[in-house]
Parts: sequence; C-alpha cells; structure tokens
Amino acid sequence: MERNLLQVYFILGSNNTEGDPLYVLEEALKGGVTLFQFREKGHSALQGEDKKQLAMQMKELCHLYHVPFLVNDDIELALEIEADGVHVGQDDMSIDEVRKVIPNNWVVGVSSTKIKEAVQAKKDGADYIGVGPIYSTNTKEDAKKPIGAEGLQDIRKRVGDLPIVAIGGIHLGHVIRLMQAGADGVSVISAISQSVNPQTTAGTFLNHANYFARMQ
Ligand SMILES: Cc1ncc(COP(=O)(O)OP(=O)(O)O)c(N)n1
Ligand SMILES: Cc1ncsc1CCOP(=O)(O)O
Ligand SMILES: [Mg+2]
Repeated sequence: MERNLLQVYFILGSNNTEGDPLYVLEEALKGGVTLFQFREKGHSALQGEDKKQLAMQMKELCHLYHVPFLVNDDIELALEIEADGVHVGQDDMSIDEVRKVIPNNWVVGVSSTKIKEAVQAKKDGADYIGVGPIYSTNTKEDAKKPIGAEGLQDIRKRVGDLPIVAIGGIHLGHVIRLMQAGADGVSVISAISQSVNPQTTAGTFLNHANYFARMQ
C-alpha cells in the first residue's frame, strides 16, 4: 500500500464522540485525514441495521473526500458495504482467512504489540501493522500495556520497510517522536473525536506529519 495513507489515520465509532459522528468525520476529512477506520464496539455500540446504515454513510463521506474506508473486525459488514479494506487484531480473523473472502485490492491491516506479532504479520502478508498501544489510552477497554516509542522503534528494526502506523494515546505533540522511531504515521481516535475543533486538529496532525517528511 501507499505508506503516505497512514500519515493521519482516523478511527471512529458512534460512542467516541458526544456529538454527531458524521459531523465529526466530515470535519476530520476536511482537515485532511488520510485514511479512515469504522470501529463500532464497546459501550452502547450500534448493532445490526443501525450499524450498517452508519457505516454506509461514513463510507460515502470518505469517498467524497477520496479517503479509503476500512472496517474494524467485522469482515461480513465490510463485504456487504464494499469497503476498501479491513483491520484485524490478534484475536480476530487471521489474515489468511480474511484474504480468502475479500477482493484482491483491499487493504488488510493487523495489530501488533510485540516484535513476534509484527514479524508474523509481515510473513502473513499484512499491508500495514498498527503498532501499540504506544501510550496509555482510555478509549480501548482491553488495551495491552503501553510499549512507548522505544517499543515501536524495536519493531521497526525487525520488519524492514513494512508500513507502520502508531496507535494508542497519541496527541499532536507525539507525532514527530513517533515518526523518528519509525512510524509512517499516527492513528488516533480521541485526539480528533473529542477535539473542540476536529478539522483544525486533523489539519495540525497532517502538518506535523508533513513537516517530518520534509525534514528527511
Ligand atoms: C490501526 C489500528 N491498529 C490497532 C487496532 C487495534 O485492533 P485490535 O487489537 O483488534 O482491537 P480493536 O480495535 O478491535 O478493539 C486498530 N483497531 N487499528
Ligand atoms: C483501537 C486501539 N488499539 C490500540 S490503542 C487503541 C485506542 C486508540 O484510541 P486513542 O487514540 O483515543 O487513544
Ligand atoms: Mg479487533
């Protein structure tokens, strides 16, 4: 995959904002997020038809802004609504199983907290790995222990040029440090979804990532 897509990877579900998730997503898209993941899980998450309706509306918005739309965990939903890819974790469907049922051109991302998982994900043909949690986060109930920028750097050393996005507790001030450690970009939920101005925040994330790229 084109690694620049990982620069500002926004993830959102209906319970990550007190406002209208479609409004938050459109503001983030206007600000310049480069990739999007629909992650509808946890407390009061939508189910069934409601979940599908929201996913379809989010996909349409993403496509209006030419941003690929990925679905977290729910491969069946991703297929139903013709997403652009999926993200799976260590406890979800395996990449092998996923690849059997999805179109060839879809992006498949895999979560990795440890070197072993990252090396395996690369062997299995992941398009990118989501490495984290980097810092502590209140957004994911079952998050593992944070690995810090050092943990990310150790993983980078072992996976060559495999695209990596850092995730977990990330704020604007972390971007440069994480890209120095080997991330191609950052994946965030609350820093954008809970921002008073998601558009400006998304835009500033992109500026930081572009600044790092120009310095190389
Ligand atoms: C980009 C990215 N990286 C990691 C994750 C976490 O996936 P997972 O470990 O399966 O946990 P859930 O998000 O499903 O709770 C992710 N979603 N996205
Ligand atoms: C989905 C996920 N996977 C690891 S940490 C995390 C939550 C990231 O959310 P936030 O950016 O609000 O910490
Ligand atoms: Mg998962």
